Amino acid sequence: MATMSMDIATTFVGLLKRQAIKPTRIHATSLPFLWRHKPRHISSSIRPSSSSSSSINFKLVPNSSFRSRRFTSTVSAATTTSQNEDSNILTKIPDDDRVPATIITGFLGSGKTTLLNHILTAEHGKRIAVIENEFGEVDIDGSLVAAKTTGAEDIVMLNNGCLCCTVRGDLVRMISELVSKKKGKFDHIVIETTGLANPSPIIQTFYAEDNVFNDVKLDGVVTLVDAKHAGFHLDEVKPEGVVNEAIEQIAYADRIIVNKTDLVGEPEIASLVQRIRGINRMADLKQTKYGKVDLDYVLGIGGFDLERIESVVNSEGSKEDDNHDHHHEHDHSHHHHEKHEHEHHDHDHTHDPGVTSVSIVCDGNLDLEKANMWLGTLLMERSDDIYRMKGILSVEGMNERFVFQGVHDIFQGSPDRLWGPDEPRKNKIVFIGKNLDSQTLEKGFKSCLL
Ligand SMILES: Nc1nc2c(ncn2[C@@H]2O[C@H](COP(=O)(O)OP(=O)(O)OP(=O)(O)O)[C@@H](O)[C@H]2O)c(=O)[nH]1
Repeated sequence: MATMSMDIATTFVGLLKRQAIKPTRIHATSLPFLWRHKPRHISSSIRPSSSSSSSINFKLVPNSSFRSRRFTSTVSAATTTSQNEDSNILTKIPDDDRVPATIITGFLGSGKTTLLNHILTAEHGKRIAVIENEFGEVDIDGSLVAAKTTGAEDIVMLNNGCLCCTVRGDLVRMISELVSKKKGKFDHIVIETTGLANPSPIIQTFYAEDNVFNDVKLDGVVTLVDAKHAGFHLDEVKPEGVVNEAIEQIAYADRIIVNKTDLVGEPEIASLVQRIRGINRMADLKQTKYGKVDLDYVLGIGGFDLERIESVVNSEGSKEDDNHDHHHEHDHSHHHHEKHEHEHHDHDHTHDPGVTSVSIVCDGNLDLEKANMWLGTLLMERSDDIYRMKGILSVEGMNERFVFQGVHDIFQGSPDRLWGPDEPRKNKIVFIGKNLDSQTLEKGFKSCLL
């Protein structure tokens, strides 16, 4: 354990000193090399094939394609000691010219194709390539989309399986082909999953595959929720080890669209929204009919961008507004998770065992090594259960905020802007995952504070 801890601590410290942490996968099968800096020339060669995601052990992306924030002027205590070449490359955020890709998911019949048609027929000036995943040989949705389409540059169908399992390799191939043959001819890729897809492996494809990662950046996950039928699917109890796709689709979302609100009354919608919030408090949520949302709600989300972490973790707290029942509970603004716990006791524990959001907000500076060890160990032990996380940390000795985001064992973090002179140095972390115990998480986190 001592050796393991040292590994985590040294490597995280090392990377903090380098001012940038590459998207990294945690070593899944042996003791952790979390955030360990690998020599660049081998970083991209440690690579699983698309069809063997379960054997992925470690992943570093080639340095050339890493986008992170770096700074020009003030170098923090943590960075001044850095001896490597990155310490003085302090410039603006490099332009990210990769094509953004949006995943549209949602349970069967929730309105994915309807939203897609709305996107394709609306005026937005974007040229969109569509990847449509249908079960079975006949691409019904494809013809529906194609018939109405004016805005799509290209529609490709994946008909012989589900994106999240059997045709994941096809997705990689398709994206690579789109990019290699038609680069410059489209501005955005929209991927519509089947209604039974688990978004996780699709999200991971964007990080695990160099072919994809180098040219395409995951912009966000948009989840449609059928206002009338979602409750039923969320309630469905699956056999041990089988995921409830309806819950997973909500859990991974950056944007949630509660659709078909014309079919139910206000109370049903309110209770569904409350239910959704119990699963995912990070995502924005809108109610619609026939998927009619502003396009900037679904395109250009930046759901995985470190630069946008702040808006998510900040608005996470204000989403209490969605849920009037909880205003009276207490005003522990520093302990949002406690509030969530109350909510979860009310409903999640009966209906959605496991998948919940937990947020921790607290003042104070973190001891870097302790924080590193805590987060590293947590991810190593629980990465299967931690679906998504985002956070802003205040690290002792660092003048910048440290921002990070993660999806399971993919972790990406970097120092961000400087803390303002009068700005309280507040730590904020949001987790979405399975069987998260907010008290344990909070206790662990707080033990890292100085
Ligand atoms: N009443 C009502 N019907 C809707 C709404 N949105 C979509 N529909 C209808 O619901 C049906 C299913 O919509 P789709 O967009 O095909 O749903 P989907 O999620 O793509 O369906 P699958 O691909 O089968 O998973 C269609 O007949 C739509 O016209 C809505 O807001 N209200």
